[in-house]
Amino acid sequence: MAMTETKIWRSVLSVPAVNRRALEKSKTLAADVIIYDLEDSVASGRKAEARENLEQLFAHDRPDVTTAIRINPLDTETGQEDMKTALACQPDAVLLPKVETVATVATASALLARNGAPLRMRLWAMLETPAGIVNAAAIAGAWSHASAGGRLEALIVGVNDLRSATNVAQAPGRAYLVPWLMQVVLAARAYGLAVVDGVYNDFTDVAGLEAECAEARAMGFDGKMLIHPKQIDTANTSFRPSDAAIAEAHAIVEAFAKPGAEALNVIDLGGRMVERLHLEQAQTLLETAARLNNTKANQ
Ligand SMILES: CC(C)(COP(=O)(O)OP(=O)(O)OC[C@H]1O[C@@H](n2cnc3c(N)ncnc32)[C@H](O)[C@@H]1OP(=O)(O)O)[C@@H](O)C(=O)NCCC(=O)NCCSC(=O)C[C@H](O)C(=O)O
Ligand SMILES: [Mg+2]
Repeated sequence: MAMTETKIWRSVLSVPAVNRRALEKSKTLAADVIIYDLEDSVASGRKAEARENLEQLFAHDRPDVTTAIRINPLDTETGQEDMKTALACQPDAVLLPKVETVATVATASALLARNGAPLRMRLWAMLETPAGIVNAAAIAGAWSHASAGGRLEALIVGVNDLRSATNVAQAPGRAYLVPWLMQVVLAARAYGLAVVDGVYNDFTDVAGLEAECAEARAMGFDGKMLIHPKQIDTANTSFRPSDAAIAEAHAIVEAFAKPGAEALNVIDLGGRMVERLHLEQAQTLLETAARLNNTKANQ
């Protein structure tokens, strides 16, 4: 299994690498992850300027949160130049856009290894085309295992590209997208990868974002990709364990700690069956809650 447990993924903010104000602001924000984007948010004539901005940023004022650089597709000259910048900056991950096959991840993984990138530098894959969704399980499976030289750590859904390629309309509840999103969640879980939901474009609509985060959380996503600082608090709150869930977890841990419970795999907790698997879930939830208290969002 890939090592995903040390990272927190609630709020994954994209920052256009060409926007100097946004780059400056990104150092002060409470997002769990910052993606510095060289791909779709940067006009083709400004890619070199954007790469230069990132090299300056990482050389002089490296952000103290989890970072990724989203490059252009590696089968383009721009993508190759972007990868050189990523190798120079050494973020925590390189985000590959529009991944459709295992070969794309294999090529990127080999390129990182050939250039001596440390194993802590991981690959994240955006699945945002019909072929990417259809091949999600193969992509997730083949390169998730670090000991096999694979560096794949996370899948991120690109809902804008996906809607555009399929003509699925944008609508609250995302009824027609959900089956595809769940395929990505399942593929990620099968191979121990983190999985992040796509962006919500209307950054002034707080209620809409709250609803979509709640939906994403219920679907099993670890967090949400964001486009604006205003969206960070909503995602951080939506994906952290609620007070009720923390209280419930404590109750389960205490119930299994009672004398005699060590010999039981199933107990009665106030009229509900609780199994040992729920104890493990409760312990994980309490550990996550404790770790979240130490994030930038809580300082
Ligand atoms: C969407 C925006 C173009 C809006 O920009 P703007 O109108 O300038 O926003 P504000 O005036 O409200 O900004 C207020 C301050 O916040 C800073 N800011 C804005 N956005 C960001 C950001 N993303 N990160 C850091 N800081 C940000 C502004 O600079 C202002 O700062 P200051 O003046 O100092 O107070 C803009 O938000 C934006 O460009 N967002 C990101 C776009 C992006 O990254 N797109 C790529 C990712 S989306 C994607 O990947 C889709 C996917 O591929 C798919 O297929 O679904
Ligand atoms: Mg996209």
